[in-house]
Amino acid sequence: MEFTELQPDQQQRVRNPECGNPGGHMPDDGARFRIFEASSNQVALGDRQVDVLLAMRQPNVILFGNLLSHWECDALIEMSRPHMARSRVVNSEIGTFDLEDVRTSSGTHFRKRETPLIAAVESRIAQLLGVPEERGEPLQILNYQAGAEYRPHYDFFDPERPGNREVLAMGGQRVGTMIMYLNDVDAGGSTIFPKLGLDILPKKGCGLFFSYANDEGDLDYLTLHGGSPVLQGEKWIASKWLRLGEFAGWSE
Ligand SMILES: O=C(O)CCC(=O)C(=O)O
Ligand SMILES: [Fe+2]
Repeated sequence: MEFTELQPDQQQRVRNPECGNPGGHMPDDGARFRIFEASSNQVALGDRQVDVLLAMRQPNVILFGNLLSHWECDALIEMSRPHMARSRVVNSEIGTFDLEDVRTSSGTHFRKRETPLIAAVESRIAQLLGVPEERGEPLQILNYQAGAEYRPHYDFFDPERPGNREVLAMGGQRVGTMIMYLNDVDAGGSTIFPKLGLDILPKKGCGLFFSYANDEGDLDYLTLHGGSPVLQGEKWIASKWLRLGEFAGWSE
């Protein structure tokens, strides 16, 4: 559901079209931009201890360990298998969802709280990041076969592009991504941040979170990222995108 690389001179301020105040500062939203502040190497949640393995401040990139149990990863894969379809990207000019070579995975998504497992994962992410579940898009499951990839892109939507109007109207701008690795990949398939020189190797049960707004509320173009081609084996991930406001969009 994402796409389009913006040029640096098109840099945008994160703003919620529903809140008005276009182009201005949104002091009230300041606290919402910095999503995760790491202060120790573990976070105690109700049902588990999540490890904090890596923390980058700007842009905010955090690698969590033990976010999902292995049985949860396996179950998410099994319940997705019958529903997988080739992934699409938003055409930012006209708003259609198109098949593109830049994204050759297949995927499916689940309605919010569709099953007890989905609900548990959603509430765990909300608790960990301190972002209410209402701001999450439905959980998406993606599969990359050998050779498949998602070329570098931004997960946020360029508000100036007409085709993004509709996706932005549903909950406002995206502000963060949580990618959960559901299996170990034999070779390749790293999540790469070309502008940071950072590669995250998929590790079953780990979660990679990054948010795209800097402390001033501007979209951070260093968050360019992609899924590098799987070289051997296959790759399964679950992803959860967070919006600035409440998301009541597709599949609700
Ligand atoms: O496959 C990956 O590691 C990255 C996926 C991604 O960027 C996305 O789904 O938006
Ligand atoms: Fe992405």
